Amino acid sequence: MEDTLIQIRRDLHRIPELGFQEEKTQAYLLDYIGELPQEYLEIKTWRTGIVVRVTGSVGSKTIAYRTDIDGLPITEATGLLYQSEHNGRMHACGHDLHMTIALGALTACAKDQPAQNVVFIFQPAEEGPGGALPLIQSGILKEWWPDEIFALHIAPELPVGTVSSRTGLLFANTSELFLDFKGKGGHAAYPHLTKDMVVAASTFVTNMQGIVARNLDPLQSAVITIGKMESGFVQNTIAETARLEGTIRTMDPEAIALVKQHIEQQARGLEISHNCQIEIDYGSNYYQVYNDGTKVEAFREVIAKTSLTYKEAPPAMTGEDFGYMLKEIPGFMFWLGVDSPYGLHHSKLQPDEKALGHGVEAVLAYINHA
Ligand SMILES: CC(=O)N[C@@H](CCC[C@H](N)C(=O)O)C(=O)O
Repeated sequence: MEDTLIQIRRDLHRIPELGFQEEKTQAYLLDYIGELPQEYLEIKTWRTGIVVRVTGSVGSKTIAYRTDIDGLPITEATGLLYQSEHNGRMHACGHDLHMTIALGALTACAKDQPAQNVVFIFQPAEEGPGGALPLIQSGILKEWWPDEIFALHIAPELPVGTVSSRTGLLFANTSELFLDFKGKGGHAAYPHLTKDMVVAASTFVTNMQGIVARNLDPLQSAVITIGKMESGFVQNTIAETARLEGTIRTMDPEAIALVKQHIEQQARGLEISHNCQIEIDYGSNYYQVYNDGTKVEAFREVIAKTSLTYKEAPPAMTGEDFGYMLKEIPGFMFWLGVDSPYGLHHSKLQPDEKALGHGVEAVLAYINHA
């Protein structure tokens, strides 16, 4: 099985696609699922996603397991033989491993009927614009509504053979952040005749650092990161426009509204001081990943009977739209150690593939404990 898992992971790794564009990925998954024994399976598609229900022999409850399926707009720099064949796209967040583990667990359930019903959710667009919320709202899960749900995320900093989780908040509330600055361009030698958006956008980035330091309660945690800054065309021209792209992260859902309020205030102030217009767009917003204590405890007990080691996880400022599923259905998310020297969203992320077998073991152990 280990060789098969590695082959699947490499196949999927070659074809990363962005949110709601996962056509090749969906076709690959459907082909694979179609080859499995079909006796206990029912398959539905939703946009580029797939939902598969396995009928259990007892079937007194339904456990859902969710994997995300999209890649990131990152150019891979691993130099691996099986590196991404899609220019500027990479599975740099481990969704290729997440999908492979889901297929491994589904294969076992299709061959050896589990006691309880299991719903496998292959969800698009986790990195953006968010697939979990519209998937729930679409009603596709209505007839197969789970009693509980769980998911995993690879953890580059944890050793292979380790899983990690915690009761309560695991991942933060997030909001994307896009700012478009509009001023007046002109000759570099005549700044007084222009409204320079390189200066306005840089000032915004610098001032913004004060929001977490000075506007939030020090006992609350938040992060505002600008990951992309774009402006200008040539060295001797003043830029008429600028664009900032970033993300906001907070540990509680209310704090995110406060951060947005301060961003808006600073933008209005800059509009006056730089005589420009600033448009703000918050893109997609994810609700916190909040783990159910009873389920985490059950998972910890299940893991103690496997070859894996359980570690208590600290809360993290990462985001996950799986939080929307946990808002509706009790459950949990856990980290799976993959021991990569490069972290999530890095162009050289290289998870240890031995983690695939451990992932399948953990998922099946939890499915079969019920
Ligand atoms: C686990 C992980 O890395 N998740 C992403 C989720 C993206 C949320 C959204 N696009 C945003 O940037 O706010 C993360 O960046 O944490």
